[in-house]
Amino acid sequence: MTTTTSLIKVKNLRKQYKKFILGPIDFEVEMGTIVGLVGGNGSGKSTFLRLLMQIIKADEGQIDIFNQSLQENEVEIKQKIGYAGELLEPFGHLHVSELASLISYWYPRWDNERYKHLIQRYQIDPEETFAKASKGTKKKIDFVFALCHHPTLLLLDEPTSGVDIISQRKMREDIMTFMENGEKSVLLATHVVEEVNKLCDYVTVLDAGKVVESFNKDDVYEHWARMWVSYIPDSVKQQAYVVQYDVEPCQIVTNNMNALGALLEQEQVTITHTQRLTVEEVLEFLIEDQQ
Ligand SMILES: Nc1ncnc2c1ncn2[C@@H]1O[C@H](COP(=O)(O)OP(=O)(O)OP(=O)(O)O)[C@@H](O)[C@H]1O
Repeated sequence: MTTTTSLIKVKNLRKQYKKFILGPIDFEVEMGTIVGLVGGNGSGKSTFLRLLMQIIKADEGQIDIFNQSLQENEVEIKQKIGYAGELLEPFGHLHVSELASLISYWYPRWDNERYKHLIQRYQIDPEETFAKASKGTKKKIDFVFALCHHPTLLLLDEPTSGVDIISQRKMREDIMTFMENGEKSVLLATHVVEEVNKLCDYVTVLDAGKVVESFNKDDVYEHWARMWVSYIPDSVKQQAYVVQYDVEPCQIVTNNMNALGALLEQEQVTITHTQRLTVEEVLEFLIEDQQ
């Protein structure tokens, strides 16, 4: 029997709206890792998270979470997921404390002491009506409720959008604390490069509903570079690992520095300078390249 450490395994997932198709997507999140889901506006990040929460149903494909079919074990699986998205909007007329009572029924592992601690930590007024809370406060409430039942997996949809910088730092701290025992995972949809840099182990880039690249963040330094060269032969221009090139001055951006280096040597091209790319630059290339 093979054992797998994937907390999320998605195969051939597809969802079609009138003007948008997500997928087919194959995707995994390993236990003990934080995966950043990055992409331009409308690339499908929230749709993907909603499919994982079964808020919307897929047209095709298989989702396994904790090695179980989501379709067959939805309730059991969702009790171990903390989702910070737009789940609470239908209950907007309730106070935060009323929401807490309601949500505590959904989760056998609800921890009221943790709830009290977290609303204090994020300075949330328990008597505030959810619908009347500011955008940033709603994000903080979503985040707090995602953590109160000791989940194994966090699905966070732009959790810091509109949140003040002190609370953003606290959220990052709480995500790191959440990961401490190594048996949990986080899938984080974000536009914030600092979050990718500080939190994520892996990054998956979505564009127009498709995964265009998945990479280990630590590999960026090793593989991605801009190289200034004496000239650019046609054989180089055609390579898939040449992400971009310019002739004035002659420079090449690559996602496989070793392969490009070997080909340039074979073609007797002189490399005058090499600059490694940052995660931010790589994400800009991947997102801009598709637009
Ligand atoms: N209920 C719906 N009916 C029709 N189209 C929808 C629906 N929900 C989302 N879409 C479309 O699906 C596409 C992806 O939207 P989604 O919200 O998943 O993108 P996103 O990557 O999360 O964007 P952003 O970064 O702006 O939050 C968009 O074109 C959107 O208009």
